[in-house]
Amino acid sequence: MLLAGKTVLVTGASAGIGRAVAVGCARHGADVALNFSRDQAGADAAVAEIEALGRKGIAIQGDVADPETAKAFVAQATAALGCIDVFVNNAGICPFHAFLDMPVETFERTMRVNLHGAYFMVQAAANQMVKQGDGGSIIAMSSISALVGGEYQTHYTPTKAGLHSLMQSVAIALGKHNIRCNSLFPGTILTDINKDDLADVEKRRYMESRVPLGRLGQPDDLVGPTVFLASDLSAYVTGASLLVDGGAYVNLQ
Ligand SMILES: NC(=O)C1=CN([C@@H]2O[C@H](COP(=O)(O)OP(=O)(O)OC[C@H]3O[C@@H](n4cnc5c(N)ncnc54)[C@H](O)[C@@H]3O)[C@@H](O)[C@H]2O)C=CC1
Ligand SMILES: C[C@H](O)[C@@H]1OC(=O)[C@H](O)[C@@H]1O
Repeated sequence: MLLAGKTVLVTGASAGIGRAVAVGCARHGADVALNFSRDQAGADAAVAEIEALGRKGIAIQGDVADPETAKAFVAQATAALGCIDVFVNNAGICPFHAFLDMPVETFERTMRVNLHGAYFMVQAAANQMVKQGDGGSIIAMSSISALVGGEYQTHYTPTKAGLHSLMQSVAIALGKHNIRCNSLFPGTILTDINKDDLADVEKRRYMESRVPLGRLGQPDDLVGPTVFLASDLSAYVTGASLLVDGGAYVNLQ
């Protein structure tokens, strides 16, 4: 039980990677607070899975693009579970669109959810951890897209690079408080975010063929790396990033 006695907060946790990570942390002994935006049924189902594991779970609604959501999530989660040991910034969107006619609203919404939302969430979580005085771990679900581009992701990849950069800077700002800050870089993981994009069979086969381990990722593939960064096993790891991509990034030819 690597996370026994720890409290973990996860944003965007009603589905996909966030939900897998929330339940996975409970499986390793943590109590978990989930932020979700609209999918109450998904959030309730995740809480039920956490409770079935004998842990405490709570789902709190809020749009991360609204800076007020961050303070409210942290305050409500702390009131319900007592403290925050680990904060996972996971919520994100990727509405695929071409560059030359990118709608202003699509660009701005992607920035607000993925990057601005992350900034205020991480700030709120860090303030609570500093107040508690017992350190902590902050994990950002960045992406392989922090390192490489995408024709239909010109609004998205800068948010993932920005998130990685944010973790590097806050690792410095928060080191004196023993709060560690790291990024995970998932490759292509099969979730709702890319369901439409990968419905193109040719594209899906191509993406699979790029992965040395021979398959696209599943949300559960992010559980082990998250638990590692959340746990005391990574006590001397901060400002770091970990690719979780089946080897896709290094596969030039
Ligand atoms: N699936 C993939 O291939 C990869 C995903 N990622 C990142 O992983 C994170 C999770 O994505 P997936 O699980 O794949 O997709 P997903 O679409 O299944 O999950 C995204 C979650 O974020 C939530 N969310 C979206 N907007 C929100 C908002 N304004 N406020 C609160 N919650 C909001 C959604 O409700 C959903 O629960 C995202 O940050 C994504 O960029 C990174 C690399 C690869
Ligand atoms: C949504 C995409 O399939 C996914 O998102 C990422 O961050 C990865 O780079 C993939 O492109």
